[in-house]
Amino acid sequence: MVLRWVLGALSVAMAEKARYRRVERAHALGLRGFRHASHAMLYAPSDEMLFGRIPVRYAVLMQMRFDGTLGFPGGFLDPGEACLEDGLNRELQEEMGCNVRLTEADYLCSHVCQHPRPIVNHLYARKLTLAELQALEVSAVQARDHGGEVLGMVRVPLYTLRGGRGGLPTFLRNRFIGNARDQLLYALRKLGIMTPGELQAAEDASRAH
Ligand SMILES: O=c1[nH]cnc2c1ncn2[C@@H]1O[C@H](COP(=O)(O)OP(=O)(O)O)[C@@H](O)[C@H]1O
Repeated sequence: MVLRWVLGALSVAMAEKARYRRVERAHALGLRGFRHASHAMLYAPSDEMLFGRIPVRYAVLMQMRFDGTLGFPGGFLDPGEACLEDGLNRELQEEMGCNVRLTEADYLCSHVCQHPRPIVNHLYARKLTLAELQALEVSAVQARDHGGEVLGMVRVPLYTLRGGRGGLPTFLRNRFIGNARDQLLYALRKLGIMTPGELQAAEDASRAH
């Protein structure tokens, strides 16, 4: 009985883990029968100090969605749109009033998911100045989707507090849409914003709560 429960729990955990697979962009674009969604991590170096002593390091933007989960701004490519970036830039305008145009040069990674629906999630990232990012935080509250599909922009805390549990580890315990949590960790590592060791420590602390 106990063994069956453990095996059941293990297979659920593995199925959850196996849901998203990273693929090359060219492979992802050749997939038939998949819907494509593009999202963007907008970020800026920051020399701000929390409480005058904890370095903020970077302002990294995510959003609180209508469904109570956290994700990046972006969305599905519409049928008439010629390329991923067209769909992404339209969504950034609707969700944040963002006039920054992302291009293929900002592309970071793609993840495929077969179940429950075949979709490919593409992630882009653009480094801004802190002033540009703050201007977007302001324009976001005037954007078409504010108060509807988007409840507000949030910054990701990259530091840890209170014996290593507060800050990023606590943030990682939120509910994230799709593979947004993995995208966040991937982007922070790939862009050199945090070291693999720092990220591992944050993940371990987030699990140890
Ligand atoms: O930040 C994200 N990272 C990864 N996937 C996401 C993120 N936000 C939404 N998704 C997924 O992308 C797809 C498009 O959802 P979204 O709500 O962004 O687009 P829409 O506004 O075009 O409906 C859905 O499958 C959703 O689960």
